[in-house]
Amino acid sequence: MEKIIVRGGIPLSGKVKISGAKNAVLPIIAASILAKDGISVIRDVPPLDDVFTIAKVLEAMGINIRYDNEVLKVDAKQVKAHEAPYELVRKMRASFLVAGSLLGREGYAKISLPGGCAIGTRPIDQHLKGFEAMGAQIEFGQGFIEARSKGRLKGAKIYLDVPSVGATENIMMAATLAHGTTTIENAAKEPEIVDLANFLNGMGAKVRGAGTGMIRIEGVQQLSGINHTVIPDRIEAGTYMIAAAITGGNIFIEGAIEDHLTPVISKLEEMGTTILINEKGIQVSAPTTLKAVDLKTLPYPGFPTDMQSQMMSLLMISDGTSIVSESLFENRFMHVSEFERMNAKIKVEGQTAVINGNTKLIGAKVNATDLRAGAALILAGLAAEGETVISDIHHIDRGYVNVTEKLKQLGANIGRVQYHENEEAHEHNTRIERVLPIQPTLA
Ligand SMILES: CC(=O)N[C@H]1[C@@H](OP(=O)(O)OP(=O)(O)OC[C@H]2O[C@@H](n3ccc(=O)[nH]c3=O)[C@H](O)[C@@H]2O)O[C@H](CO)[C@@H](O)[C@@H]1O
Ligand SMILES: C=C(OP(=O)(O)O)C(=O)O
Repeated sequence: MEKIIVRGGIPLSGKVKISGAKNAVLPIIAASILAKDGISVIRDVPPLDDVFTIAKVLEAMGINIRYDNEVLKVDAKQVKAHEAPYELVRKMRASFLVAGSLLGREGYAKISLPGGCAIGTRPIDQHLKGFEAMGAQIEFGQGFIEARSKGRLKGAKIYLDVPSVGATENIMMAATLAHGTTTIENAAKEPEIVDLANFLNGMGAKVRGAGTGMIRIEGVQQLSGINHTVIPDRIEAGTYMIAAAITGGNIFIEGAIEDHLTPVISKLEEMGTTILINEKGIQVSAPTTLKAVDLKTLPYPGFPTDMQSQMMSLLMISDGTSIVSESLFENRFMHVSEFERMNAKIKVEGQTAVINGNTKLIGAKVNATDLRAGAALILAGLAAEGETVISDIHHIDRGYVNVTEKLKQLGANIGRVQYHENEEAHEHNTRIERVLPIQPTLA
């Protein structure tokens, strides 16, 4: 079992390069299924566990995939199976994103139900409502759904009850090959939606309005594979911005896009960090003491829920009391009890956490309960006195490319070690010196 060990107290400095966005590349890979001719060549594809999982979903459908040096080639001329199996969907909810492309192209998709996950129940009713509005029949089996349409889907007017990122993406993909025009009202506006629309339009689709609350998709007859470069990961960028702030450091975050990070930049500036922006990225430097601020997570362009836990790690050491409200997911405060092991003083009531600042964080053994909670524990460990040992780091590997390597390059004392059950002595001998190789890539 691998763990991450951090010894805190070092101000980080230098340059870090941001990888392609996980949440953009997953729907784009799903969209590549729509190309009946040509090959999709997708660049800046991060070597993440989630990317390997969705690649396996496509392979299970008989689609040809090649991955090398962050370039993914997808040849979807033939789709031999129409199913996303449970073993893969349970690993990653975003596997459900293949439903829209499969249904749009083949008129049939059988997908295991993604179920809830650590951060909440995460229903898919809005995805299904969209498919049904376009004429699909939905049937629930034991642990899966089947969606089928007689002939092409039909364009429809769809109002989303919540601006769901996944539902917007799934409906957009399904609608590209529908007969007639589809409108999505109260659509999600995230930069990843815009990247997906750019990919689809490159393939020959007619998607207008992505990035606004009203998206219009005029169905076309056929889509083809194209070359596309994925946008940089705004959540990875935001996480390194906080790494600079929490260590009183100075980091240049190469590839970070200002427009995608407005709420994070604004909060960090309010707290007292200095942020300089140029066309290559964002420089963050921080004094030793920062001011406490309040925040509430909201759909884009509001403060991202995927940055809530990392921000909380910073608020714990800031001067004053902060209030954090989580409005998207009902169970996204699991990091709080892990932070408490590190001496944090946080009170949670419902969807609100009150954080006592000025905490002297102390290293402890903690557990990464989900992806961003894991990132937040690394950040807290960077600021803590002594050693923090983080387990269940497979969650972190879903979303951060070479996180220990990137932080080491910035001066952090961090590494991955192999632990064995009941081997405390081994823990003390191995520590940070034994850094393991990164996840192997698909050939
Ligand atoms: C792979 C990916 O891109 N994941 C991101 C995506 O997840 P995901 O696409 O799953 O998140 P959604 O935007 O769909 O969820 C937002 C809210 O809508 C609700 N909802 C969603 C769908 C539905 O059919 N019915 C419904 O009620 C959810 O329970 C949640 O409260 O957006 C989230 C919100 O920014 C991020 O935290 C995730 O990192
Ligand atoms: C919640 C996240 O991802 P997913 O939707 O894939 O679970 C995330 O990226 O923080």
